[in-house]
Amino acid sequence: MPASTGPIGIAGAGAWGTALANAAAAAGNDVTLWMRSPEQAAELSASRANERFLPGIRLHERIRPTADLSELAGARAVLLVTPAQTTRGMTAALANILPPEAPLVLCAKGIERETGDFLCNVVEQVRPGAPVAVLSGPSFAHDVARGLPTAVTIACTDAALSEGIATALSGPTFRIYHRTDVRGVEIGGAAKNVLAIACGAVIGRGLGESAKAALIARGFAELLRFARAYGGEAETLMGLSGLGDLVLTCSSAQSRNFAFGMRLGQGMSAADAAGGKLVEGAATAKALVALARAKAIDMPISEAVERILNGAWTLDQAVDALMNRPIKSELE
Ligand SMILES: NC(=O)C1=CN([C@@H]2O[C@H](COP(=O)(O)OP(=O)(O)OC[C@H]3O[C@@H](n4cnc5c(N)ncnc54)[C@H](O)[C@@H]3O)[C@@H](O)[C@H]2O)C=CC1
Ligand SMILES: O=C(CO)COP(=O)(O)O
Repeated sequence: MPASTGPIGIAGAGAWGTALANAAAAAGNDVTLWMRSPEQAAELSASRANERFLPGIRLHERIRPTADLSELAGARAVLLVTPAQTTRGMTAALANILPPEAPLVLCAKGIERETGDFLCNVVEQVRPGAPVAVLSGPSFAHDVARGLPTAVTIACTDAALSEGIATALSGPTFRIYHRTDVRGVEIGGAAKNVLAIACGAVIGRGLGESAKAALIARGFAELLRFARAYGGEAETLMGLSGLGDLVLTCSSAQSRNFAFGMRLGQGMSAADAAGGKLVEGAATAKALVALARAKAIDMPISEAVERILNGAWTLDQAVDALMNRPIKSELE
């Protein structure tokens, strides 16, 4: 990370952006927190709370909210924490104000729906040659913001940069490991959301904890196949940003993806099940499945989620299809 004394910039003051702002401030950094709404920035400055996206959490005193994106220009690094599908537009806006050497840290979890591009590739297209890292792992915003301990992974092809950012943002309750396998880390974050929808649906439909555990294990198998085919390292998928986040998100209704799946399982329509919340797995499922098909990677659980979401299958049809596949080796 550049040795500049500038603040950490955070673009996006939803649940995760606000939690990361608190974590970065608790680690000893000044933080400039950007949000698109001037009203929200004024409200956050006055009340020091983000009641809409992260209720009950007090904003650290070292955080400065703003609605002026150009105020991120002097940041040592900018964490992009808006929904995955906004990555291209947000990166273009940031490219206009950031110097080319300023690192962008992608914190969203997803694949671009329209193009099927991984988010790092989107950034590379918009800001060619500029440093880009991915931060991902088991981390509910509320847990991190409340100072409950967890560990996540940051990946950048520049090992010194990922280590520098990991060191700068780690604190007593937020521990960041570093790696160079950017693709592996971003695949883990994007795909686990789709699998979490399946796990939620299983619980919502009353199919039991055994079914959920089987689904996590077979989901992990397809995640590994996908990652290997797209250049991710298996060790990364076995770590925090793969298995760690998969287990978290597939086990708790605190996850919006899992909660969405649960409501589908209870019979709600996809349109109603989101309940106005961001459900990244629903936005990514189609692109994930298209990428899998393009390389003939078998991803039956992700396929089933995509078919349920596009209305081709009911949940019961999906369960039937998954349970009646030909018997085969567990390693295939
Ligand atoms: N909430 C969590 O526990 C975690 C979330 N993430 C990831 O972080 C990303 C953001 O999630 P959350 O902060 O939880 O979502 P959120 O729904 O709480 O907040 C999203 C933020 O992005 C802003 N936004 C929405 N559309 C925008 C646009 N077109 N341009 C600019 N800003 C826009 C919203 O105003 C809001 O401030 C997602 O990809 C999610 O998967 C990652 C780890 C943990
Ligand atoms: O990514 C997350 C935890 O690591 C948050 O998951 P949800 O987006 O499903 O709430």
